[in-house]
Amino acid sequence: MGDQANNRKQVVVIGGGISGLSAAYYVRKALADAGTDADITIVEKTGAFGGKIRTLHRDGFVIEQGPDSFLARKLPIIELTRDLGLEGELTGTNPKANKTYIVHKGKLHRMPKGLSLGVPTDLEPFLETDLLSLQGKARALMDFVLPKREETTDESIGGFFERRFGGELLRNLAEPILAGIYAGDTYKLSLQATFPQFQQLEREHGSLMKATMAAKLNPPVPSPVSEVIPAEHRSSVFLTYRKGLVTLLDGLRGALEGVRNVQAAVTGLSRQEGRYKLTLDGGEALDADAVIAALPSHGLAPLFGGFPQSDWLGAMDNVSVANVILAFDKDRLDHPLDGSGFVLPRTEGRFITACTWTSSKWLHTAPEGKALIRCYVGRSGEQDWMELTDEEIVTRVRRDIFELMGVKAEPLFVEVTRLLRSMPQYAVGHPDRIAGLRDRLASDYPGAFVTGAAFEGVGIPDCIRQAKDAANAAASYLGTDDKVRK
Ligand SMILES: Cc1cc2nc3c(=O)[nH]c(=O)nc-3n(C[C@H](O)[C@H](O)[C@H](O)COP(=O)(O)OP(=O)(O)OC[C@H]3O[C@@H](n4cnc5c(N)ncnc54)[C@H](O)[C@@H]3O)c2cc1C
Ligand SMILES: CC1=C(CCC(=O)O)c2cc3nc(cc4[nH]c(cc5[nH]c(cc1n2)c(C)c5CCC(=O)O)c(CCC(=O)O)c4C)C(CCC(=O)O)=C3C
Repeated sequence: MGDQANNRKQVVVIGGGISGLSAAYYVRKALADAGTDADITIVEKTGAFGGKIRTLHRDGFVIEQGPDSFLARKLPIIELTRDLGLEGELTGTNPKANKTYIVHKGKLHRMPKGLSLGVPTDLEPFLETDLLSLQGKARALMDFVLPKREETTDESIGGFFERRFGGELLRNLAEPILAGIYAGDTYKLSLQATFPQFQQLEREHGSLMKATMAAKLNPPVPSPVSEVIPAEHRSSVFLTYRKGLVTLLDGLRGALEGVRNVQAAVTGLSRQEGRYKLTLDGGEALDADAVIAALPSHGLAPLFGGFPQSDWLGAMDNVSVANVILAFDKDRLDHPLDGSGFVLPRTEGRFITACTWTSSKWLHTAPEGKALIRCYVGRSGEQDWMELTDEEIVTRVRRDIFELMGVKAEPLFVEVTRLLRSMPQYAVGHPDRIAGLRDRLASDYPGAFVTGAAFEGVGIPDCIRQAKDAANAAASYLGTDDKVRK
């Protein structure tokens, strides 16, 4: 290590999560396309690649200990899947498990048809739902007539929903769905950074309900790339791989043969004579001509500290969550699992925040006769769970699924996974802070690029898209450097 005596350019990718692996994959591709000779190194602090993505194969079950799937309409992951020759592995959700529930006053209620990320797009089922009071519904319908907000600045998701639909719809319907994605506090989360389409729709049409109802009359033309997806899964909103998300990691690792791996934590980054010096926790150092840092905000903060435009990295909240998997014999389970699961409003005061009926939603995840349930624990403002032992966590999870679903059967096994500081919170003003940081990096850290879930999208497809952008920027930086040897 540290022995980089040859004159080839050095690219170092910091972090071996999906962002870092994708960055390494695409920088290699871009350099090859440009005919630029360079060595690529990935520095990952743990012994394993994949970061938050972790699949466990146990007793015939396919268990996701982190993310479990991705949005099919987001093309960067579909393109990567095709590039890696993995499209045959794609699988969609069980079309029969299309029912979703929301807990209200301690009971599961069907989510009204046509609810799109909390916005009602179908009037009849919305008017019939028990999830809102008459007053709450009347207030939500004000969206039809309320004028649009004049300012074009950022605002919170909660503020936006409360303004257009009222607090009851926000609390009972929108918050539990939206927070499922971010484990966040809707009054802190940035609308522009999370659901910019809502701000766009309001600006163009005023009423969101009017706009979404009109949009249903003109559905978008399906993208041609979707033909990559096996025909029987093309209508699935979410996709994964038959053997789990590990398939994508293995595919990337296979394609990255020849890329050097260093197991270490990068503890410092400095610029010296037009190159970078990375210090590692073992005391060694690495030199680099270009650096792509694909780390959570708290990993980036010590590397890019010391100027006001990067202060937010250290201050950014990353919420801790736990994932609790319970496996059962189906015939001992006192519930039909007739849907994909349920979400819980904060006002219900439960320990779990959501529950997925994994083996109903994803048929590949459990062997014949077995069932898999996944419970989500922790969100912004609900971090006390971290003090509990695994045993205490399981006890509380089981109390919730008993009281809400009547499940009292003894699980075959449970798996508790703690994902500490794993859910980045995009606070109001996030897009401006990113722009400020990128400007400063471009002037003071040429050749260094930051990417990952801390920036423009937490979903796996967005991580891949951002990593590809960073990789192309790094390759073109090296390509325009006249010292590069061809
Ligand atoms: C519980 C949960 C469920 C989710 N569900 C979904 C889902 O269903 N669908 C979806 O699309 N997205 C989901 N997400 C989001 C998605 O999983 C993440 O946003 C994404 O995996 C982040 O990838 P990353 O590579 O940017 O970061 P990470 O996965 O955090 O990778 C960063 C890597 O950097 C390493 N590292 C950190 N510091 C250093 C250092 N100083 N030096 C060297 N290495 C370092 C870490 O060990 C890690 O391997 C979920 C997230 C969580 C937490
Ligand atoms: C953990 C979790 C739960 C709780 C556990 C569980 O329930 O399993 C949950 C619940 C729900 N999520 C729901 C709906 C949606 N979730 C979306 C997008 C996403 N959710 C995610 C995570 C979760 N979501 C993620 C990581 C994304 C992709 C982010 C990205 O990549 O950016 C999108 C956007 C689609 C688009 O943008 O096209 C929609 C419409 C509904 C309502 C269903 C109905 O309508 O019947 C419910 C109950």
